[in-house]
Amino acid sequence: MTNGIFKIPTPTNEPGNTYAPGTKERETLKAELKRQSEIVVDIPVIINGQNIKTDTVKQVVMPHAHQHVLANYSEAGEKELRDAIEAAMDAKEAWANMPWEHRAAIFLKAADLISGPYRDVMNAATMLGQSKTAIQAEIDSAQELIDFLRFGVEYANQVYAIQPASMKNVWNRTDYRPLDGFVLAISPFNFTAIGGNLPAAPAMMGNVVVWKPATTSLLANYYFMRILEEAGLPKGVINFVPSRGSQVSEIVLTDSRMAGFHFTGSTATFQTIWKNVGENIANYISYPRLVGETGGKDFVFAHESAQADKVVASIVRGAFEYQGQKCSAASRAYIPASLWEEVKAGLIEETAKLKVGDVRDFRNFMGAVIDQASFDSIKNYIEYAKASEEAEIIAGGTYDDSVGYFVQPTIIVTTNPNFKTMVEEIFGPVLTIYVYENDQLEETLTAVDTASMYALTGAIFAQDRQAILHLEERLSGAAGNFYINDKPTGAMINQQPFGGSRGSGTNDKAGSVLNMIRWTTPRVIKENFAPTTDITYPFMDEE
Ligand SMILES: NC(=O)c1ccc[n+]([C@@H]2O[C@H](COP(=O)([O-])OP(=O)(O)OC[C@H]3O[C@@H](n4cnc5c(N)ncnc54)[C@H](O)[C@@H]3O)[C@@H](O)[C@H]2O)c1
Ligand SMILES: N[C@@H](CCC=O)C(=O)O
Repeated sequence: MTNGIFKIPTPTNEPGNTYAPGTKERETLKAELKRQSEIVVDIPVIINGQNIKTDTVKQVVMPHAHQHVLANYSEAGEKELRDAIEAAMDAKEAWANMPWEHRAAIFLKAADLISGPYRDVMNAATMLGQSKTAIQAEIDSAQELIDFLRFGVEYANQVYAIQPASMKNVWNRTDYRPLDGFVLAISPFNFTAIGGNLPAAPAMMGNVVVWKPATTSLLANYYFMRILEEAGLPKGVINFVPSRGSQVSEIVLTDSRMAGFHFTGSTATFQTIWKNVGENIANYISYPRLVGETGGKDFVFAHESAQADKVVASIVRGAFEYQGQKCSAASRAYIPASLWEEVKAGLIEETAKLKVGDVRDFRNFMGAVIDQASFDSIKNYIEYAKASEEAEIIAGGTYDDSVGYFVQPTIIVTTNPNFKTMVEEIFGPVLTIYVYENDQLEETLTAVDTASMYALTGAIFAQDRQAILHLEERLSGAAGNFYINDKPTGAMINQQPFGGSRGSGTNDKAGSVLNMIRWTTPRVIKENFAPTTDITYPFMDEE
């Protein structure tokens, strides 16, 4: 046993590599891309530290070359899902009782492993498996994942430090116990970092986890699981179960010991799960904590005082980086008529320069969308706009899935502020613009606020300070992450804690102290150093 009040190493945001021509990092990343392109990885189910192969084997492919198989994975079935719950529950006591500094050390070591020897592995797997360019992988599977781990430890430490006051002869303490059961983490395809944080954050707080990753991001998620093992994560603390969502819902979600659910993904999936939990509420040992960050219909609003070139650059990067597959991606924009000709010309010119293709070719700005279902859904939105009298396509509008799931960056202009593509999340490289008359500011702000069910991110552009003040107030409910003269993507841990409200989630701000606090059920302990012997009160001594 060691004694001390240990100081967590002060975290700072992980610096990013540029991968510019001639850099060492470009050379080593390219070598790792080549290596991973020449092998087929076998991904097992991992329960209690054991690698398990099942009879159902499926493939992970490159979205930008969908005939290229990157990995074969074993899919967990009912038996494995039940075994994963038992393994988690068996590991629970030892993990909860492990001194905090030892739990913390595991995640800090994992961060250092990703920052150093496994950076290329994680980035290459994210590029090949999720079709991210080098820079988009770097900000995700290196920088953000490392930040989630290092700052997560810091935030957990901050939670533990919140302690009650004590008076004479009494010492009050808060014991931050893990939840009464296990946590189920279900992660999306689009951020390797989110996949890592969903199981890691509850585990830092002493919880045991069953983790169901998205099957389209499995390669990078699997390497992360291996890194946690190398960093010393005890067996059974996080159990890795690639599986079908519906089966996880049926078996793991409804288990009486499911005490917390950590989710990122679509609003529809989260609503289905919430309903499922509600229907089972009497069966649980505790009230499960439900934390879900979900979809968005993120806006860019330009005021007449905005600078057109800055609006153009932010829209193009905000809408088309990672093929528009960020929950924060700009997918609707409102431009005043007085700026429209300049903004339109800029958007057409800049969008035409964006190259779409295989992410191993570093000249490409965009890769492919994630899979056939996504490609088909995006294609349908584009065709809907083509067929509508309320819309015109001014850039892109083409697609091709013969080699990879490629969709050209597409800009739709509509005359209807409630046009389908102004309202629904598309999750692809499709932006819709509504041009408003300068004297219709208030009506247009109402449309921004009410057009969609979401409230995730939004950006306003203006030079006039009174206008900034007004827009910030008028749109106060429209976004959980609000940007002034900046694109609506690219939130950083410790700088812009991330999450939205309304249909966009529970807004527990991933990568913040607010999120960590959801993974504990505190016990308050009062110790009396001078217990009383009195039973009656002094006022009773006389009538
Ligand atoms: N708000 C945020 O922070 C944030 C961040 C990233 C992604 N997202 C959102 O995620 C979505 C894109 O990710 P996706 O396509 O992976 O989302 P998705 O909802 O299709 O899938 C997310 C996860 O849920 C699983 N799943 C699907 N149906 C299920 C069910 N019935 N029961 C249990 N699990 C089920 C999937 O297999 C996957 O692991 C977008 O809507 C995007 O806006 C939000
Ligand atoms: N946090 C990321 C988005 C995560 C969702 O996909 C951003 O701010 O761009």
